[in-house]
Amino acid sequence: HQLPPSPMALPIIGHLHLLGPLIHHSFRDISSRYGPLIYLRLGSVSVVVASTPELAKELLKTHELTFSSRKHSIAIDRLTYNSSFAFASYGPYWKFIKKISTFELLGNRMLNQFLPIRKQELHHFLGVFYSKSKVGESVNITQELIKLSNNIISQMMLSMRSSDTNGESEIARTVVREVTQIFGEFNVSDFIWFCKNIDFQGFRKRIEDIYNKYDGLLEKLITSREQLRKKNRSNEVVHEAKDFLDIMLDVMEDKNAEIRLTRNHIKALFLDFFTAATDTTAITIEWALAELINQPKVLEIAREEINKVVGNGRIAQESDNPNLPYIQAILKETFRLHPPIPMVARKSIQDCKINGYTIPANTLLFVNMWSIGRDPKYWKNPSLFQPERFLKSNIEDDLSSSIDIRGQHFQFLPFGTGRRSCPGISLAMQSLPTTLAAMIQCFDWKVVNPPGVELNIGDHHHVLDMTERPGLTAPRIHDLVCIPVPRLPSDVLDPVCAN
Ligand code: HEM
Repeated sequence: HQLPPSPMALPIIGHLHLLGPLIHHSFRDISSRYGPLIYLRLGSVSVVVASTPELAKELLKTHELTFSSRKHSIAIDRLTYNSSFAFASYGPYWKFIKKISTFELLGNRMLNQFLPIRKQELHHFLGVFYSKSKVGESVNITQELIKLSNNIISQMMLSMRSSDTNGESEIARTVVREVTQIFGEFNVSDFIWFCKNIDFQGFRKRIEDIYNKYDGLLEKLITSREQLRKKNRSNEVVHEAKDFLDIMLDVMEDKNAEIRLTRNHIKALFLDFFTAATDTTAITIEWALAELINQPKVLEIAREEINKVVGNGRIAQESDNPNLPYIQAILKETFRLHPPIPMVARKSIQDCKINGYTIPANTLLFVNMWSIGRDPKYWKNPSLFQPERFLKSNIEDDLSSSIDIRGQHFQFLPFGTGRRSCPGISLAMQSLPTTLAAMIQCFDWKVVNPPGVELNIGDHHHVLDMTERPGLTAPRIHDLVCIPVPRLPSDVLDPVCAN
């Protein structure tokens, strides 16, 4: 068995010492010395890293079924009741939930049903900025974006807003943050087999605390919904507009369902969807806005497009999306340089031969989309933020202009590819262009230093730091704090933001 090239490993820890806090950066650096397919041993865990579109295609398409599973960890198993969908191996349970996600939970009917809610949440979000703008106060955009995406997904799942002022909503938001954080942290016990039962870093205690908070909250929500359903049934009330919880409870109560769902499955699914949906969408808008603040010329072109398509008399809405190609291109360019999930992460279920090398079963695979997105072999001027490269009218770079977002072009996989690709792509691509368009249509953004952070001054304006923060996803290191300055007349903003 010839493994792919590999640096020298140390006893016990293998290559762990080569990893810095931003793992996709470390993988790029190692790959630049050892080639596009490398093998690493992280403690006792085998890992391969691929860093070209050709390898991405070979591994994720040609050998799709081999790499159809995902990594597990002590935190993931406990916090997802060992019943996760996003971390499940490819099998009957995963297929069953995939079907429900595609056709019901995140299907067209559900997306249309929740369109008015997304609109209302967006207007509420703009309202926060509008009221701050009236008194010239700054807003932490990072936190507001997380509230927005959290509210949208909470409404779809539980018909509740997570940022209403009662205690439960705050717990829900804190738990999501804690879960995403702990999933992305490095737990020695997951990598060094003989440390499996030792808890050096106090991980287990933290996991149990999060578990108890989360489990208590969900138990309460599920029980009260079950009681409401019982009451409605006995009063023969038909409830048409179902949310995720109703759909999942229907499946749980269906004795003929292909798979008998349990309460734990439902709780695990909530965690999967909350954590997968919240950070990713919020991070995308923040990077896009940060790039636009750094590049006023791009911002100006975007505003010209909005002005032409939407005008000044109303706020951008989802039905405008198809007519906003430049906004769509800005989002693609944001995904190229700042993919919220920087690496497609899978696990092999059997041995497999790639380019003459053997990749053993149970190896973790990371396809480094972040480094492919910045590789001059695949992109002209890769370090520049140039949305034009994705415009259909761009004849100079006809390769990039035809690249779509749905996993067919292996140099650009922000939502992954194939069966395990992101089921939330339609929801994300409905709400992201409108949110970004409305933010830059309604306001100018005057950057303010977050406490302890120095801002650089570029060509007459602030230049934001584009460093990343370590974790499962790749957000900006510092929160984005700005004073919003209204751009639309008050007779347009007043009624919209009054809700
Ligand atoms: C900008 C927004 C988003 C980005 C960039 C993103 C990206 C991704 C990526 C890269 C994957 C792994 C794909 C693969 O292995 O091939 C994934 C999986 C997943 N995403 Fe998203 N996502 C986003 C939004 C959402 C939303 C809004 C939801 C749900 C409402 C969601 C739910 C999921 C789930 C459940 C999985 C696991 C699927 C499986 O394992 O089969 N995502 N996402």
